[in-house]
Amino acid sequence: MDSILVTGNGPVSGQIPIAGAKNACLTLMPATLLSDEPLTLTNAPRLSDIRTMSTLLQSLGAEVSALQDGKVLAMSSHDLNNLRADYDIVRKMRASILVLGPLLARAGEAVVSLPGGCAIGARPVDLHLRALEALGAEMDLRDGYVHAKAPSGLKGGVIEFPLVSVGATENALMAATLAKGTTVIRNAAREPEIVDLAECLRKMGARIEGDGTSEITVEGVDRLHGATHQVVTDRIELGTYMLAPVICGGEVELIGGRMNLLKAFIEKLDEAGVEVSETEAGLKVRPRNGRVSAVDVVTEPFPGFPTDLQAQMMALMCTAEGTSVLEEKIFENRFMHAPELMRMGAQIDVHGGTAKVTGVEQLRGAPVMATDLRASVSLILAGMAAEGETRVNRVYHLDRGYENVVEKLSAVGAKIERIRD
Ligand SMILES: CC(=O)N[C@H]1[C@@H](OP(=O)(O)OP(=O)(O)OC[C@H]2O[C@@H](n3ccc(=O)[nH]c3=O)[C@H](O)[C@@H]2O)O[C@H](CO)[C@@H](O)[C@@H]1O
Ligand SMILES: C=C(OP(=O)(O)O)C(=O)O
Repeated sequence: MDSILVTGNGPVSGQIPIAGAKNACLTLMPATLLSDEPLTLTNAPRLSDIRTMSTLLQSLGAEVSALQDGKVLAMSSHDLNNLRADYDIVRKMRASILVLGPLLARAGEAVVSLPGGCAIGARPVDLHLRALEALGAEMDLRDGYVHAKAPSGLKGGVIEFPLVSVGATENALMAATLAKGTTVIRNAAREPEIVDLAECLRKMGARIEGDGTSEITVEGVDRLHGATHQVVTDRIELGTYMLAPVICGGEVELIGGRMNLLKAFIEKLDEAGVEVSETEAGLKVRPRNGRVSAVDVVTEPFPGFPTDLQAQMMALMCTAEGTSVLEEKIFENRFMHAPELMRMGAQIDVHGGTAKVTGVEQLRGAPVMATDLRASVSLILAGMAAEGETRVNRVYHLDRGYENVVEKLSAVGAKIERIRD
């Protein structure tokens, strides 16, 4: 298994280009199932999760081209010859559940494996199922699969989510585009990835209003057509690399970055003593003084502080001045990076969903284990700030969400290499 070797190498400077968002692309791709005409996505990231979604769509009968120029994904779902998403593919990636709404809306039935939990939490899908039931679908759970049917098509309805779910909002939104009549989604997720999906669906002929707010209204149409859509910037990759000059010193320009993708995160950086400014090409980041101050963080749905940046923020807090409290409110087991950071000399106390981090002056390199995607990159950031060598094992997690991480960080002066086994 490959690993990543990072050696603390002082301040970083230069530019890092930010890719299209994994979490947007993974919801835009299943939208191809809604139409028999081609859907083309530009600015698609080159990631193993995108390849897994391609394999899943192909298993359903869709054609998915290899990335052209590294960034264009051409898809066509003219003939859907299989309405069953198998466990063998679904288990690799929780976003697979996003084929359920589109298949049901277009074909009137679908059988999709339950994705199961993962290292960061239980990851239930009950809200996805309840939302589709509100549109008239019949659901049956058997042998680890969701068997969904809507023999006479989906019908518009009112979906009232008891809590904010990004994935369930996406499934409901896609399904509602082809339902008969009007659907109202209340307590909808407001993430930029939802707005991106709605924009793409509108280009395909869907009638959607209110995306980006907590109430989305969809007027169902008879059919959707082909479209070309540019995947929104990856705000999590953006936030991750924004921390490089903060944790190591220096100044970096993030090409393609935008403030409105990460307001809550940028507010926390400002509080910690970091200067973030807009440039023509993106965002420029540098610490105002030497060491940043500790800040408290609570993860929340957008526009709150993103759970997908909690691990990276914890890495930063490990060397901040003072004590910070990080509260994880989205996933029940998303502190697995804490014991690994402690192997590098960090002082962290975890109690349930709360981690208390007392900053130390210097982290020390150590062999560490990546337990999930964002944990992996938090250990790389910590390694960049540490004295000596940090070897991050199990980097296949990283390949799910960060393209060319070694190239991007080397380009700004980090000492980082991939060790192939
Ligand atoms: C609100 C939030 O921050 N969502 C994050 C979540 O999206 P993802 O779509 O994976 O997860 P959800 O937004 O659905 O989950 C939000 C919360 O709802 C719960 N839940 C969800 C679905 C369901 O059917 N039943 C249920 O109880 C989850 O356990 C969780 O506590 O992980 C993604 C990958 O890390 C992030 O990009 C999203 O920002
Ligand atoms: C946890 C993540 O992805 P997934 O929901 O696919 O597990 C993530 O993007 O940080």
